Amino acid sequence: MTQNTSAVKPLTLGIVGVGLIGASIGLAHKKAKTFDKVLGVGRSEANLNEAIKLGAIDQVVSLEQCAKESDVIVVCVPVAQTFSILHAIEPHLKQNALITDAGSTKTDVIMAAKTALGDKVAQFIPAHPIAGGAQHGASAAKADLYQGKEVIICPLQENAPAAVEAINKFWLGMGANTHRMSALQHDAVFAAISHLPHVLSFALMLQVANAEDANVKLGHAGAGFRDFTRIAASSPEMWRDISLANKTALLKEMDQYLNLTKQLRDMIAKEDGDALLKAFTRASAERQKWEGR
Ligand SMILES: NC(=O)c1ccc[n+]([C@@H]2O[C@H](COP(=O)([O-])OP(=O)(O)OC[C@H]3O[C@@H](n4cnc5c(N)ncnc54)[C@H](O)[C@@H]3O)[C@@H](O)[C@H]2O)c1
Ligand SMILES: O=C(O)C(=O)C[C@]1(C(=O)O)C=C[C@@H](O)C=C1
Repeated sequence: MTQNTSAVKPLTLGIVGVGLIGASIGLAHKKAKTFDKVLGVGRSEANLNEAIKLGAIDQVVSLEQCAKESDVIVVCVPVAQTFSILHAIEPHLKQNALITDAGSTKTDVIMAAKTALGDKVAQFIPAHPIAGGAQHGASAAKADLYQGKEVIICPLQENAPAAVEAINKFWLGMGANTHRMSALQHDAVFAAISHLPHVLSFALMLQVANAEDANVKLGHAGAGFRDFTRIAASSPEMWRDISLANKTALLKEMDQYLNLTKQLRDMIAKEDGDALLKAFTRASAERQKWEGR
């Protein structure tokens, strides 16, 4: 597969899924004036209108038109939608167009891309920005969302070095720092530090909301509960897709967490203050060390 350098300085950007992540990409590139035109594809008319109003996209188009016109396409939809999007755009892609994505999982996205794109998978350079928030939709978008944040790129064997470099520049152009990783390592790492915390946050919110005295509990909840459950307000569809896509790695992390929670439960049941103090001291020190990095 050859990529000419016209892909390095493209004219038209196509954003598929103009929510928090996609609209923030639109705003960032509009600010940086990287593209002459930014096209948006979505499934909610109200959200697309909001994206236009905010200046994140110039025009709403169909998937087909997006594929026909775009030099770079970025897919920012819940990960289970990836296959149908790529399958629909494949016949219409420009020869030198490059595609990247923002999906929070990578092994499933790459498998979907290989099936949907066939030989054209060389044009797909998988990525994941480690930036976001619990709000969703274009109205939550920010031009500086990626400023100083990390973006993981998981290049494929099929990708030409120039194509990977062009997508690297695409993310750097929004102020992000890029880092390369294999998809397998990516999914194992983010199961532990992103996917597990979201599942735990949803679970705690459910536990308190399900209580008979939920109103009393929620009425008195302070900063600890607020911090722990901030991410429980995240998009349910997005997190359903992530949890199922990264099932193996996530289940492993959940089992380890359940085991650790059981150990702490036993210490409390046995009133083993020394063991509790040792565990909490280690966790507290590690948290402070991490914050100071
Ligand atoms: N929110 C975060 O913190 C975060 C961070 C990094 C990566 N991601 C990933 O980015 C992607 C988008 O997340 P988001 O936070 O922007 O979600 P979002 O809900 O704000 O936006 C997703 C948008 O995609 C649209 N969409 C869904 N299916 C579609 C389809 N088939 N065709 C066209 N549009 C479609 C929705 O209408 C919505 O506007 C997800 O894959 C998510 O895993 C999210
Ligand atoms: O800021 C938040 O609320 C986030 O949850 C962002 C966050 C995370 O850190 O887990 C969520 C999902 C992503 O794929 C990447 C980033």
